[in-house]
Amino acid sequence: MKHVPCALTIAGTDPSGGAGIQADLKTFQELKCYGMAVITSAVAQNTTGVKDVHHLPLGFLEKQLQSISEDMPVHALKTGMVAQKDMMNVIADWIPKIDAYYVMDPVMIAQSGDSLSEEESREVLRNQLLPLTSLVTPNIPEAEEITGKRIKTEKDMKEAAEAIVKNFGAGAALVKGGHKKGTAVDYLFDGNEIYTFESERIQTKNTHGTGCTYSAAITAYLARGYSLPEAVKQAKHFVTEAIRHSFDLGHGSGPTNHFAAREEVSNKWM
Ligand SMILES: Nc1ncnc2c1ncn2[C@@H]1O[C@H](COP(=O)(O)OP(=O)(O)O)[C@@H](O)[C@H]1O
Ligand SMILES: Cc1ncc(COP(=O)(O)OP(=O)(O)O)c(N)n1
Repeated sequence: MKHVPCALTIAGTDPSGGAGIQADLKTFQELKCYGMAVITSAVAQNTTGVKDVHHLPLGFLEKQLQSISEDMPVHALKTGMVAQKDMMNVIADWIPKIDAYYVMDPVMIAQSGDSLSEEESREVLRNQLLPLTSLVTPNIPEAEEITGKRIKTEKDMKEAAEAIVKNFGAGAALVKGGHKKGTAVDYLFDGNEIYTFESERIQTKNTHGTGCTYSAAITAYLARGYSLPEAVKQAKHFVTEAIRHSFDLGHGSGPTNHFAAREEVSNKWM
């Protein structure tokens, strides 16, 4: 039987479909992975922001994780919104039980400005989860929070990527430049060298869920056996096309288009 790459996301929900678990599963499906999802928090949100959050009980998080590891193969997994330190501890205990690439999107604050993680969880993220990662994908504010240093220049971004690997034990770090002016440039440090991934900046307000989509795409490519730099390169293309063909839906920052990279659909629909 043909081997199917299996990708898992551990994250919160977005009923409006642009971010969180929903964005991750759409991305896994687009990139020909069998997608699985463990929910940390149910989030009432849409393109305008977060309305309410309901954290699932810890014991239930454990049962979901166990349901995966006792039955299903996982070739690569990602974590997104993990709001509480106790949830992080549960996940940190579980990850070493499986043999899979681990991509962490260190979700802290949504684009709307709403907080998606508790302040006290940040230390557990740094000390318990980061050392387990194959890759962490902070945006600039998240990289500042992890390193405790302000990031103003592209040199600062590269230094932050190096520091996150050398000082905090991440397997690799991709510092994303979505929040800066100029081209959309991201820097990857894999422990040996810095790689640059750059695209033009697309003029749109519809970028809800870009970070989720990008990290899910990297996870999918890792599950498929791509090397880390190649997985990031392909995922960067995927997210750039998703932003270029994003949807003007909702009253806030609209969602990206998870099927934009499909050549035939881009031609037919856009
Ligand atoms: N307007 C844009 N045009 C092109 N690429 C963008 C744009 N905004 C963000 N990106 C890219 O999308 C990806 C997600 O980045 P970012 O927005 O920083 O993440 P997050 O959603 O976690 O804040 C990165 O590759 C970034 O460079
Ligand atoms: C449940 C959930 N997880 C993560 C986010 C943040 O998503 P992100 O891709 O960083 O995009 P923005 O929301 O910042 O546009 C979220 N909103 N919800």
